[in-house]
Amino acid sequence: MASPFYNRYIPPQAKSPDLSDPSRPTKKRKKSKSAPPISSQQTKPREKSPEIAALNCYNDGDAQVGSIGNEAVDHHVAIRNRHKSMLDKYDKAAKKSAELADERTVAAEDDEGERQEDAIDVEEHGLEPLPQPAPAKEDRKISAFSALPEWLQAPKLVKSTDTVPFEELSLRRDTLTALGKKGYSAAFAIQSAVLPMLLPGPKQHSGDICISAATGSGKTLAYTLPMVQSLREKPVTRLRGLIVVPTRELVNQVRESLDLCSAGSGLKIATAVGSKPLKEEQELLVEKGQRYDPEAYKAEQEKEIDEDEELMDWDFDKKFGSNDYLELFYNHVVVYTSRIDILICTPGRLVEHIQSTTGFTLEHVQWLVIDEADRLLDESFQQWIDVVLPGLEYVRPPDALHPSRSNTSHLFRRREVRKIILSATMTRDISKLMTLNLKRPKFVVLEGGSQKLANEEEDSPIADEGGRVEVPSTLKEYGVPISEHSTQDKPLYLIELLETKSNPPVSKRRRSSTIPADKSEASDSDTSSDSDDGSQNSDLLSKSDRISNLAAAGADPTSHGTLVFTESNEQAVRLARLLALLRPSWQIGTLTKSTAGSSGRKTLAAFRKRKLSILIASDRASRGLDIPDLAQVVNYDMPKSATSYVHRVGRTARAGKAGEAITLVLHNQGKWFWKDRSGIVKSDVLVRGPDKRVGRRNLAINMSEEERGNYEKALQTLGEEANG
Ligand SMILES: Nc1ncnc2c1ncn2[C@@H]1O[C@H](COP(=O)(O)OP(=O)(O)OP(=O)(O)O)[C@@H](O)[C@H]1O
Repeated sequence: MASPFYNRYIPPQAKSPDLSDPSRPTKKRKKSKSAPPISSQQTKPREKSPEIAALNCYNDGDAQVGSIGNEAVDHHVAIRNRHKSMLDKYDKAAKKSAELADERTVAAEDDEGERQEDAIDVEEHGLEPLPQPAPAKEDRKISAFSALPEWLQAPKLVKSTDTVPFEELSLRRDTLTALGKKGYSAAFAIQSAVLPMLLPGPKQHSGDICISAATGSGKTLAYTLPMVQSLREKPVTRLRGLIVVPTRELVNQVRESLDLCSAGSGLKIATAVGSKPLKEEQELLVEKGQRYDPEAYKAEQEKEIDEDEELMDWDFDKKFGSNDYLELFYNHVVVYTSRIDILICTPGRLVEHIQSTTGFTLEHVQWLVIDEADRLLDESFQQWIDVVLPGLEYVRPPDALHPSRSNTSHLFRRREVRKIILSATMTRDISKLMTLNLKRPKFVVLEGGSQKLANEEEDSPIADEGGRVEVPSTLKEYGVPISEHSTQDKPLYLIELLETKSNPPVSKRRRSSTIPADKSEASDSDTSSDSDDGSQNSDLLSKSDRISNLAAAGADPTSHGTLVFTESNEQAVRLARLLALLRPSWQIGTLTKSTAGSSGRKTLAAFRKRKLSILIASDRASRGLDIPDLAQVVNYDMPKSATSYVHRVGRTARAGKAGEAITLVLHNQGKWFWKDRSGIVKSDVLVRGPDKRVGRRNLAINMSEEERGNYEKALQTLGEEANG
């Protein structure tokens, strides 16, 4: 039988695509017309080697065997036997090779088929990455990964342009008249959004409200107006409105707003800040009287008092002022009634009254306002909440009003108080907000001109979780770099600024003894300098340039005064003294912790009335203070955070008016101020309008020998005074 080996052609091995071949066109996958498909290549007969030819000759010669002699046949058989094993092996190898070639051909055909399909609609590309579709935009409003509850994640957003006339806000006619007299015709955006939520009507929200709105956006009226309108109808005087703010100055300011809204209402409003002796304040808050009540009197007499324990716990002088029991008529008991409807206070003083003023109770409180809430929820402040909140959660039965009958706590009934929580830098720290035990809370956020972050890059998680902070859109911001070699001249930079600003608070005539005017002011240039401290970038302008720059800055002729912030009370006092030594004619005031109280109030009033042109203050003045038409804020010392910066600079550019904020930037603060995401210019949390930038204002201090001598003498005097 003929061996298949002899009868078949072994096809030449089709060259399969070598995947490891770097020359293989990996990207250029378009079908090449010149290269025929591998499957269609002709398989040519393999050339027979001489050896195979010889073997075939044996095979082919089967038919001839008979004609050849036996000897010859034997010879052939011998040869064939001798080569049989070798031929078998060859046969097997050829068979395997043929199978392999078949497989490769099939694979090559499949591959080519795919290539042809691809070639139909695939464009030719180089080695550059293929363009990818833009990633789908994430809806940042509600994130499945955020730990925030939904009410914080999806706030009610208020556009700064959405304002309505007060007439449309269901306010009483006399309130409208009072607002009109003050020159307020339309409600600001945050007021337009919040008032309907707090006043009776279809949009009223029956829960608590957290408000985040820029400095100077009018948050105070947003709660004083509805609170007054709601409480004025009540016939009996009881403490029903409680407003807590962090500083005495703010207490007085809120008082002014309440006085405006409550004119003619008969509501009694008081403040508690610790500026008066406690006893005096107690008498203002609570009235002591007696009531005929034989039953209660008898119970009182029979009540067993563990005197030792009571005496240890009670401070009679503080608690009662005088001995109540001796003054009592027969069959009468002591009763305390509130003298006020609304109390505005600092948290420390509030706690003192809760703990020490007999008859002072929060049980009738219906409105609790916490202004500058992020500050008041800070760890350093927070303990007051633990004292205040329990007093707001329950109503005591009438008997429990008397201190000796406080064992009726099991009769207490749960009640609801409307809570309004506000700040320009409202926290979204849920652990802090939870301490307030909010009910059905709603988060209202005032959007500014832009919701873009200052760094104009992707939204950051910090901003999402911590809340963004709007810089007033009418504010112009600048940084003044102070080089390493000029650090000791920092007070002179301040003087230079004050004397050259657009609406100088002080006469420039005095400058003849200090700095040549031509070299003092420089451009309001962009933040483009590479130098962190700007010391390499003193591109001084000519005098005419300076004047045109200042005119372009749009100085508001009605604005007035400069508020200078220092890092501490001591620094404020020292700086004020140094300025007084160097510029004795300037009208300078200080507002620090030590000047709080009546002297601080007088200083602030004088500044507001323009009797002072410069107010030097510590950070206690950074929150909430409203100085209408303040022209300028100067951060003499760098604020500690972007939040602190926002509150400081927010003392100007309020209520839509123009304002300017200038920060002195020492060389070692430059990186943080200009470049860090935790800093000011590229901040992760500050939001500025689309074309708002922090300008770089370069100043140069050029002093004569005499001026330098005066400066050093003033520093020496300051040092001597400090050392006593
Ligand atoms: N509807 C209004 N029309 C005109 N002026 C208003 C109106 N509402 C408030 N103002 C004025 O705007 C200024 C800023 O208001 P307010 O002090 O309430 O701001 P704020 O949002 O509490 O600021 P901050 O966060 O700094 O405490 C005040 O001088 C206030 O009298």
